[in-house]
Amino acid sequence: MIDIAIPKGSLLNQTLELFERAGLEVRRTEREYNARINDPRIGKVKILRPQEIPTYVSRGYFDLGISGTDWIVESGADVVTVANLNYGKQGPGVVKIVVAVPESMQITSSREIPPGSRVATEYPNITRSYFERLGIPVEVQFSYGATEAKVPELTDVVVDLTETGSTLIKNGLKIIDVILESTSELIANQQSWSDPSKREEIEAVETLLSAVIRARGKALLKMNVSESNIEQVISILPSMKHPTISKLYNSGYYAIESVVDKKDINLLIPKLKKAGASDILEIDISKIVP
Ligand SMILES: Nc1ncnc2c1ncn2[C@@H]1O[C@H](COP(=O)(O)OP(=O)(O)OP(=O)(O)O)[C@@H](O)[C@H]1O
Ligand SMILES: O=P(O)(O)OC[C@H]1O[C@H](OP(=O)(O)OP(=O)(O)O)[C@H](O)[C@@H]1O
Ligand SMILES: [Mg+2]
Repeated sequence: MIDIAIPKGSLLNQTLELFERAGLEVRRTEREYNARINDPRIGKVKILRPQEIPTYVSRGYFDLGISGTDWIVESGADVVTVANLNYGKQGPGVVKIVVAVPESMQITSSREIPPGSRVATEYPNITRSYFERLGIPVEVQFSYGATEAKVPELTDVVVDLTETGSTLIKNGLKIIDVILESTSELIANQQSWSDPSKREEIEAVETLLSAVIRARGKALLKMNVSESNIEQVISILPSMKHPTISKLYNSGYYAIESVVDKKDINLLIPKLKKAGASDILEIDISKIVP
């Protein structure tokens, strides 16, 4: 059985939704950090801060965990990335760790940051090695948060995370460099990954979670088409590989099915109808396993 650490905070809601869709519902009451997943392959489930998860996974307290790339890099933990889950607080996508300075400051790149500047950040290790690489000696100040509030009085430069960019803009800051792109990752303990029976369980969980991620934003379209219209319908139908076509019993009609992006569906359906498709069905997909 494998033990799993789930991230509290920004990633919690998206993570709980992902596990639920994967058929691995995390069961717990409000404020309960020791949870359960009803699956024979899964043992202990704990909800912890994502800052600490990579280290706990690397030390073997958990076989599997979810955390952001930022905390995996910042902690320096030696773990195996089993899959990129590609979600942040707001949903799909990546966040960035950026270098930002006041809008009014006359510089456009990090190379122009004056030596001795104060740099506030939640990521002291990432920040130190970044400025070492640049060869600029700076004073790195650890920040517990609300980092953008600290310029210009309490600090000169910030290294912080941005998703929509609104916190930077509202606090009069501009980005002068991107240090790291970060997303949620499924990480495993090195020894667990090398152990064949644990690895099988880890890969089973990974298959289910990745299948949900892959199906995100997709739907299955099914329709019937007469033989004379089939080429035209297929020509406007995007599909994963090739659309599936089967012959309807005792008629000159074919059934076609294809996986398509949900964002295109409202434009696609009228076009398919115009091209001769009928009985069009849009069906939700919960998992895609390649
Ligand atoms: N919009 C976002 N804001 C903050 N963190 C995000 C965002 N999107 C994704 N993340 C990721 O979530 C993790 C941060 O989780 P954390 O628990 O610190 O959340 P938090 O909202 O910053 O918590 P707190 O409110 O205590 O600062 C990081 O790995 C970070 O990359
Ligand atoms: O680009 P945006 O969409 O505006 O998101 C980025 C902000 O979100 C996080 O703050 P959080 O809510 O975690 O507060 P904190 O600074 O106190 O950690 C992060 O530290 C940024 O301040
Ligand atoms: Mg935060």
